[in-house]
Amino acid sequence: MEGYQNLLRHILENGIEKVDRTGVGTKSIFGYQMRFDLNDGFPLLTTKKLHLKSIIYELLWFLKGDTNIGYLQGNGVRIWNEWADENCNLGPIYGAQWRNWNGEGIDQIQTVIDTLKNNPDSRRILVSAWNPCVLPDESVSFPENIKNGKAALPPCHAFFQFYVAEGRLSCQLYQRSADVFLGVPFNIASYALLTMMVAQVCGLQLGMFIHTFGDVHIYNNHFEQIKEQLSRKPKALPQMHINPDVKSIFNFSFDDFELKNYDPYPVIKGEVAI
Ligand SMILES: Nc1nc(=O)c2c([nH]1)NC[C@@H]1CN(c3ccc(C(=O)N[C@@H](CCC(=O)O)C(=O)O)cc3)CN21
Ligand SMILES: O=c1ccn([C@H]2C[C@H](O)[C@@H](COP(=O)(O)O)O2)c(=O)[nH]1
Repeated sequence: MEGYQNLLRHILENGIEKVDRTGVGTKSIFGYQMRFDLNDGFPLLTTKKLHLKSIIYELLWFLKGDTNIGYLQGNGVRIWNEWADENCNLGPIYGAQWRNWNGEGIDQIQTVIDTLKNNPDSRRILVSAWNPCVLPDESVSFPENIKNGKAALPPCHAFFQFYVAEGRLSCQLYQRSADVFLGVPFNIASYALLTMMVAQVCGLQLGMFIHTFGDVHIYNNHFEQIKEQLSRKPKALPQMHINPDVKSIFNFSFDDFELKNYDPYPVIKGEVAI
C-alpha cells in the first residue's frame, strides 16, 4: 500500500487549507488516482489495523439495497450511526440507487452482471449512485432531508465502471469527496472486494482496481494520526479467500470471506467529521 502513503505525503506537501461543511476544516487537493493490481494481494491497509468486519457488512448491506442501519447495528457495525434518523433510516443512499435507481425498479447491479456475462467488451458497464433527484438540501438537518425523501448525505463513491480485457475484470471508481484517514481505507477495500465478488460470479480473472478522486482531504484533527501512519513501513498485503461455491452476487454472506496473513500495525483512532 505504498500508493496510500504517497497520497498522504502528496496532500501534506501540496494540499490547500479549505473550510468545509462539517466545520472541522481540511487540507485538500483536487484530482488524484491510485491503481491496485488485485493479483498482488488484497489492498487492506497495513499501517493501521482496519475493522474488516465493518467493511464486509457495509458492502453486503449496499448489495441488499438496504438503507436502514438496523442490519448494520445487528451485526455490530456503527459507522453510519451519526447520519441516521430516529427510525434508523438514511434516505435513498447507495443501496437504494444501486438496486432500485430513483425508486423506478432499475437494478444497476443486476444489469452489470448480465452485461459482463453477455457483452464483456461493452463500454457501458457502470453504476451511478449519484442521483440529483434525491440530493439533500444542505440548509436542513439529516432527519429533515430523510423525511422529505432525500438522502442524508450525497454519495461520495459516486460512480463506478467495469472493464474486461484478456479475461480480467477491472473496476474504476470516481470518488467526488474523500476523507483520506477514515473513509479511503474502507473505500479501497470495499471496491476491491466488490470487484473480486463480481469476477467470481461472472467467471472472470482479476484485473485492477483504479481509484480516482475529486476533493481528497485530510481533516485538521487527523494530522497526528497521519504522521504516525507515515512513520510506519507498509507490510506485505494479506490475501482474501472467497467461498468459490457462491455463484450469484446477491448470495454472499459474511462467512464466505476469509482473510489470511493480515499482520497490521495497531489501530489508530480518529474522530469522524459529521
Ligand atoms: N467525515 C466522514 N468520513 C467518512 O469516511 C464518512 C462520512 N463522513 N460519512 C459517511 C460515511 C461513513 N463512513 C465511515 C464512518 C466512520 C468510520 C470510522 O469511524 N472508522 C473507524 C472505526 C471503524 C469501526 O469501528 O468499524 C476506523 O478507525 O476506521 C469509517 C467510515 C465513511 N463515510
Ligand atoms: O465512503 C465514504 C463516504 C464519505 N466519505 C467522506 C468524504 C467527506 O469527508 C465526507 C462527506 O462530506 P461531503 O461534504 O458530503 O463531501 O465523508 C468518504 O471518504 N468515504
